[in-house]
Amino acid sequence: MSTAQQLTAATVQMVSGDDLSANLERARALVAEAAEAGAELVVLPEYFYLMPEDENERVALARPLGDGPIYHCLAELAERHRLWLVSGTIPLASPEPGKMFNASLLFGPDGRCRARYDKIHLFGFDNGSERYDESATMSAGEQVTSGDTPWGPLRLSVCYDLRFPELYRQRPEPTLITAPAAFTHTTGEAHWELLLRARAVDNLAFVIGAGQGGVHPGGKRTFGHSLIVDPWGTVLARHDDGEGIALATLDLNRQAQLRQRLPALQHRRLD
Ligand SMILES: NC(=O)CC(=O)C(=O)O
Repeated sequence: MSTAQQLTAATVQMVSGDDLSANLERARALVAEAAEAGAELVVLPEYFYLMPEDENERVALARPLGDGPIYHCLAELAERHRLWLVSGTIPLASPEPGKMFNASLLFGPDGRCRARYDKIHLFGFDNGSERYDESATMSAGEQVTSGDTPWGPLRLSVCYDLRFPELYRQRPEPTLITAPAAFTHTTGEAHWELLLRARAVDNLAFVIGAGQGGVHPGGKRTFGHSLIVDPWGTVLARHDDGEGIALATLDLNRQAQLRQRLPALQHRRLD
């Protein structure tokens, strides 16, 4: 595959609720808006399909890959708008009873699923008033995954993975990194932008973070601030609060130039 030199990318931010059909409808509208604005690659946020009070409701939606309304909605969107689509996340069936994989899928413009990544690092947090334990409803993935795109390798990752830089240093070196997320407001305020920009700089890669950004059923608050960051750590586009999209044109020639000027990836001594 020859490498295209320019890419218009969009990050989609949502404030998903507990109604699957309504969330899918909002995702359809926002992807259409991004496509109309010229996006060739669109990234949805983690859990775009459901942010319920009771997380077991997501497990009930888990299906084998290729099955179910969430998968079909995504495949249709990619094909209808002829664009590359990162699914945010989708619940996929796990052999562990009562659990699901929190998977991020890459669809090509023909609507075919090109890559599947199951979230490896499961979020845990307890500060006395807020408590999260994804391992109660999720099975951990085991495989680092990249998808081949016209712009080079795209490393799929999800939310909490951003805190584990080794995931991004695996080969092939990613040109693009995607991070659909539902960062808590508490941790996001302190770390979200810092983590996205750090992963961009240490991999000299473009990073697209797509967040949930608002208040959800049960009162959970997410941070939002969806960002597109260039390999120098510069924020190219952002959408701070509530639902919306942000677009940026990514210059792959500039990335190659930066990697040449600062060959840090070639200077690695520890694998
Ligand atoms: N919600 C997450 O998976 C991660 C998060 O909020 C954090 O790392 O902080």
